[in-house]
Amino acid sequence: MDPKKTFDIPSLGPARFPSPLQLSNNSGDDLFNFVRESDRVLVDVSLSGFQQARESGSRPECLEKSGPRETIFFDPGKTTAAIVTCGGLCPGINNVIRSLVMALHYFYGVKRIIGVRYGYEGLSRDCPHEFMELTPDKVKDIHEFGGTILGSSRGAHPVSEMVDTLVENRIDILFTVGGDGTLKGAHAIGDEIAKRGLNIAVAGIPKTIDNDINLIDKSFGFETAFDVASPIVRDAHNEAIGAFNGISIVKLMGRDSGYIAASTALAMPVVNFVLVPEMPLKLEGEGGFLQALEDRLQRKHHAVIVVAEGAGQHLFDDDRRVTDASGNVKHKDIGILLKDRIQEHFGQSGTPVTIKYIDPSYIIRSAPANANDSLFSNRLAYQAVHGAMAGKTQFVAGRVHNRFVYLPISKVTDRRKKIDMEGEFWFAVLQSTGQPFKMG
Ligand SMILES: Nc1ncnc2c1ncn2[C@@H]1O[C@H](COP(=O)(O)OP(=O)(O)OP(=O)(O)O)[C@@H](O)[C@H]1O
Ligand SMILES: O=P(O)(O)OC[C@H]1O[C@](O)(CO)[C@@H](O)[C@@H]1O
Ligand SMILES: [Mg+2]
Repeated sequence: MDPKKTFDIPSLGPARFPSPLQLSNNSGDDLFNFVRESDRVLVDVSLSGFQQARESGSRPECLEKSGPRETIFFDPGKTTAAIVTCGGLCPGINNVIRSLVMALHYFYGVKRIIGVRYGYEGLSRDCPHEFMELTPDKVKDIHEFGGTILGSSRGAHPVSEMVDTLVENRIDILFTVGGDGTLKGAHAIGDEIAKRGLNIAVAGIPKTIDNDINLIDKSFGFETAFDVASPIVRDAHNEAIGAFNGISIVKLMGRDSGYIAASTALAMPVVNFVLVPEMPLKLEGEGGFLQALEDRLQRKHHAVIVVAEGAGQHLFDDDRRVTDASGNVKHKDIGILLKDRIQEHFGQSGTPVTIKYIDPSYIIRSAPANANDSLFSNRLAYQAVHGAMAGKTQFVAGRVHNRFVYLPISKVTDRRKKIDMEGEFWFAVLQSTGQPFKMG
């Protein structure tokens, strides 16, 4: 099976053991039903998509519904699971760890659960960090804290070494909690496992405040990030209105996608300009951002600008590419550039302005999960456990069209999710800010 061509999830083999979960197969008995292997959710829920598939005689693209299976692949009493958290911090990682441990231990009776320290580095040969033994008692309070109790890291490690570590430590299931990089790593580990013919499942739980993972409705942690950013923007507005021609610029994380900036502006609708990586943007001249800002100041004498860190990178003269240990581009500070160019622009026309530049930086991602992200992280973790115990591999647990499903890792990592400039979400941002529909 070519995983690139289908949404079906690779499997280690036929299910062999009855699930220890006492669930049902009948409706009307007030008991949750096992999910059947044939249960599917449509990828495209539009009528036109469905009709197109029917006219072409093909089956519409479908996703596997997630949840507990009646028969499972792993014998729980003899199974060892490991959890690794990689990439940048994100609210909800500890909730995911806690729920993985609780579900493995209490639902399935998996008693050996290993915490891998500091990301994939913890699986590399000669790693100085010892595994952490994870038990319900050890994790029962960790949802109270931001960050990850396991630690995280960026940077590449040989895949064959990581698989050797799994084999040497008799690990049957590896849960990877991370963004696109982590998931690509999980896929590579899964390929090496398949090459060696091993019965080790690799599951992913998509984590990123940037919400840029393809196909899924949202990643956990994203909501908390703009929840934390919202009062910062509210206060930036106070700063802006506190001065005649006051301008507040708030820079928010978002490397390649502007969801955090755009969602914050919608949640705290005092924002007049949102600048995101997805939009064409010019500063100078007719129809440019500076002219729009000038118009705004003439009318209202204050302005709030929210800019995503990845926006306007083409505006820098210096085009040297700097990357982090994982190869991700480290963006230049668009907030500082805007501040300088705004100052210069109004200086030239002799218009006095007061500019406040606010960069909350890591603060928006190191907080503990808010209530909704806690709930979401827990549910994702449960789904991941059910899938892995059933012998599914190289999959992520995610939510699509508000349904929990399993998606092949290859499908969620083959491109980044970006704001659709022609979609309703961005139109809502434009309606909220009142900024020109185009500034580039
Ligand atoms: N193509 C790949 N193959 C194997 N491993 C990879 C690949 N891409 C990234 N990784 C590994 O995955 C880990 C995490 O990657 P990265 O630092 O990009 O964070 P991330 O998971 O994308 O999270 P974030 O959203 O914070 O960026 C790193 O150890 C990195 O080396
Ligand atoms: O400085 P670090 O830890 O490498 O991470 C920064 C990046 O991580 C993210 O928060 C994603 O996790 C991006 O928004 C940001 O560009
Ligand atoms: Mg990434």
